[in-house]
Amino acid sequence: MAVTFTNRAAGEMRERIKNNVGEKVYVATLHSFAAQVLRNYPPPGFTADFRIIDESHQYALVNQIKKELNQQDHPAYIIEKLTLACNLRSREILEELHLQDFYRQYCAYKRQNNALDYDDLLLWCAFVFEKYGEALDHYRNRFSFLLVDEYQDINPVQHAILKSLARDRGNIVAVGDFDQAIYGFRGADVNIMLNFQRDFPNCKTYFLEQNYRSTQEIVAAANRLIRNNQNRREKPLWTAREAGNPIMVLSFANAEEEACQVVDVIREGVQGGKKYGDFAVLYRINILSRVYEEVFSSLGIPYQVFGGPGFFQRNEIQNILSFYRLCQNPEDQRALAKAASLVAMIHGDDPKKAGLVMGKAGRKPDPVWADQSLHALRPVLEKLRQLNNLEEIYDLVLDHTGYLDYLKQNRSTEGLRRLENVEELRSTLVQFGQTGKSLDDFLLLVDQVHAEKSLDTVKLMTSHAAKGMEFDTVFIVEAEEGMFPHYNAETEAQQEEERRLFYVSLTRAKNNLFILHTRTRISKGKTIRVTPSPFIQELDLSGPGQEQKKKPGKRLFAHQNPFDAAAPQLRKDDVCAGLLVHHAFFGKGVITEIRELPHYTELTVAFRDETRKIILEYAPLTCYQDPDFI
Ligand SMILES: Nc1ncnc2c1ncn2[C@@H]1O[C@H](COP(=O)(O)OP(=O)(O)OP(=O)(O)O)[C@@H](O)[C@H]1O
Repeated sequence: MAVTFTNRAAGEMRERIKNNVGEKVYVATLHSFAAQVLRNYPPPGFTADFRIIDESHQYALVNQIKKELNQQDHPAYIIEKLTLACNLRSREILEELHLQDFYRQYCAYKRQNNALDYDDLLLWCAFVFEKYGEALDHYRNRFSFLLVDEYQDINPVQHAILKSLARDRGNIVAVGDFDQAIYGFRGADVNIMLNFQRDFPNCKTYFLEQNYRSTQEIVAAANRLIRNNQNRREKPLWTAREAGNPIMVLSFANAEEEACQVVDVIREGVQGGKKYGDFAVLYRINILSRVYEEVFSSLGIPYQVFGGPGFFQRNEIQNILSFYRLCQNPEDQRALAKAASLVAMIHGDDPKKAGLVMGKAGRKPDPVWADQSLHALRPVLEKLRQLNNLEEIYDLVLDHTGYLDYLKQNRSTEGLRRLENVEELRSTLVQFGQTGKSLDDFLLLVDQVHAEKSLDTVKLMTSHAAKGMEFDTVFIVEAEEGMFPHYNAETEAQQEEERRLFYVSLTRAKNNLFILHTRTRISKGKTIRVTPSPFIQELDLSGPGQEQKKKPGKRLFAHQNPFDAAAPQLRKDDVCAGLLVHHAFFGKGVITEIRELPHYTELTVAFRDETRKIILEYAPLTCYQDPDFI
């Protein structure tokens, strides 16, 4: 039996095994295997025809019990903690969080209804193997050998199942990389892999130290970084590949400037024959996709946000934007449905019902309901229409609806992500407001920022989502203290997990690696100064063998950024044909043409070496005063 943890991985493994050794291998996710075991050997109190509760059913059920027990926590948070307790097989977690009564009631419901959730499948499978000798013998006889992939990310309950199956005979092959264990926050334990020898004393360990993917520069830097972790075994990677391009670490005044440089590198690469799909932008947290989406969209770089919707498509953002749309057009029925659903949800009504009545799924809105909703929202809409300032609209909407407080109640990982997105929206509005743009301009921008359907796209994704992938060129962006490592990583173990995540990010690059960081960030509407990630220091790029980094190689790889954060950014009213300017990457130039596009100002600038089209709003452009220039 070959075991993986996702359906995608199971599918890939099935295909490879079929091509190499024929079809007589059972490939499954551990969940599907556990379900099969429990159909044959149902746990106490359940029959073989148990129902499996899916995520939405589980949410509804937890919500119902929460109300019955007057529990304050958000259902998503409760579910996350129940899962963690199951993964770790830890009752203490439930006690610490005062969830033991909740759990008891939840289990009673499941038993009465002969239903198991996904966590139960693993928990009960481990139980059955530990208590029912007959069941364990059956599966031990059925599968002579076990192969487990991504072993670094298994948790205690998965470990218990695999250990039961393989114990005594030790017929298990575990494949993994302890330096790439990145799911500790949800109960995975890197020590399970590190202690493999203790579980299976006769095992042999093979270190696959040759890296076939990356250049020497990248492999060496990754080795230097990961050596700073204590909880690991020494495993220096090497590669027979060429030295390769130096790793570039670049500093920028702000995220827009950083994104513009990324665009330049991509454009130059594509002109030189690379595909857009050869490039990936990796970031630590989801909100960082926003600037890249805006800049890529406006500058015509086809991209795809991998592993989730783009920033402006995220539900929590759409919820707030619906009020902006209603300010623009009070008759916008879709926006009204969205705004009304949001208010219903915050007040504990069923938002789905509200959405349906309002005409989702192609139905026409119910006129009575539409009237009632409009009536309820009218006071706030009227106030909103008197406001011109984008931030004030945001503040009023959040104040009036109580959305921020509502989001803060959900302390699950997903809840925190939503909150971060909503706060990032405020930063976006502050920035946008500074350019003197109107509400209409803002909504046009929002509608224009969308991923292309094109097949060849630059991939934008979190470092977690990049696990297992590889790209010709990788940009690790916004690599700053507090961002990477994440500010929530407090303990030594969490810091080490952050370092492993940075290691995963570095080792996605085959040929070119850019690590970019900014000197300022807008946080909660305020510009704050930030410092580079300490992991950059740990790469020790100034050490021996790194001198070539300073020598200009290919043009774009050689540019260091001289942009001074203190120099004022040029605005539309400041520019005129003939003005001398300074661009962070192209240096000195003179504006030869100005074109007003619907949402941007396009400048044609003659630099010393070439003439370029520049988008004023995004370009790191300042006024240049050197009289010797021409
Ligand atoms: N023996 C080999 N000879 C040549 N190329 C190889 C060999 N093994 C792997 N590669 C190539 O090296 C790259 C990485 O391989 P693979 O994805 O299997 O590694 P991995 O251990 O899963 O990496 P990671 O866990 O870091 O994602 C791929 O491009 C693959 O084609």
